[in-house]
Amino acid sequence: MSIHLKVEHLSHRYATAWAIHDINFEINTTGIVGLLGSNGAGKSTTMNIICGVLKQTEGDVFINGMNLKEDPLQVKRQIGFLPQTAPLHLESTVEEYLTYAAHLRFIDKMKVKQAVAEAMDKTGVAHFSSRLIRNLSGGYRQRVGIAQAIIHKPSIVVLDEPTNGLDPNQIIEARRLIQRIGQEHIVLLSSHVLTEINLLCRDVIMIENGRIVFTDSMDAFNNYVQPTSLLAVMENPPASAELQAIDGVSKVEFLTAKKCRIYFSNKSNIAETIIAASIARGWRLQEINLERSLLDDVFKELSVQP
Ligand SMILES: Nc1ncnc2c1ncn2[C@@H]1O[C@H](COP(=O)(O)OP(=O)(O)OP(=O)(O)O)[C@@H](O)[C@H]1O
Repeated sequence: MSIHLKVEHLSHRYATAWAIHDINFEINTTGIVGLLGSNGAGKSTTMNIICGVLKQTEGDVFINGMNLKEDPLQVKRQIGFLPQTAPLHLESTVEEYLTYAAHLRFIDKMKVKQAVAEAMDKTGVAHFSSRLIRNLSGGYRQRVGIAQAIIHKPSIVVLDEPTNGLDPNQIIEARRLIQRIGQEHIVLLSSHVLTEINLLCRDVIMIENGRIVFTDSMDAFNNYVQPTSLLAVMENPPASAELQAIDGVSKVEFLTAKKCRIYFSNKSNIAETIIAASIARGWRLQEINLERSLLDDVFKELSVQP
């Protein structure tokens, strides 16, 4: 089965203000693609349009070659959506709610039971099938939200900030589940957290002020945000001039008497060099950590790219 999402010249205006401008991208294999952007960047607007929940002002969305504008019912059968607030019925049991979701997705009546069982199985909620959704933890509610998004076996699953509001253990579980879903579907996942996208996604589309500012593999993105500074804690630190004299070091800032930030340029083995110098010169290095650019800095830098 072909699997393909294409977004072409997508723009949207709420009342008088444009939320997104000329968004273009294409995904044609299963796997997880991250939509990364700060709050208000335009992620939800883009996702809502792709899922047919919001009608765009301009541009087109094609799914498996079909235009969402021209054939909305058929196209929506190929999409599963978990919006930022999961559309759950708290007073239904998991099974009742998923049965309702299966009917909404026009699943053949004869196949509803099986589809519900499969979705519960895949998302690990089968043992809670007769529990009221109200009585589930946040992590399990989110799994039910994901179950309704995959119940009709769509080609594309869109997850808007799916780990937001979960506790650290629930986040780990949710990530595992999303990784499994990404093996069978195109998953488009939004987040404003770089680590989240980094851990889960093969490719990244970065959006800022409603425009795409970067789109490539996660590896290419990581190369772009190579560390340029490190933090070092030394029991017996040298004078800043001595550190600054090391080849590749461009600036040194002492934050406390024993802790300093060392800036460097294009020197991949700088940590090794500093460790060796510490041993040779008795600086008694206790800690050394590379610092990646802050997401805000990356946004700023990418936003001024041509
Ligand atoms: N219904 C609306 N009416 C007017 N403006 C809106 C509406 N929804 C979003 N906006 C504006 O559109 C812009 C993009 O919002 P959007 O919700 O798409 O961003 P986002 O990246 O998903 O942010 P967040 O992570 O905070 O949800 C923002 O400036 C927002 O204030």
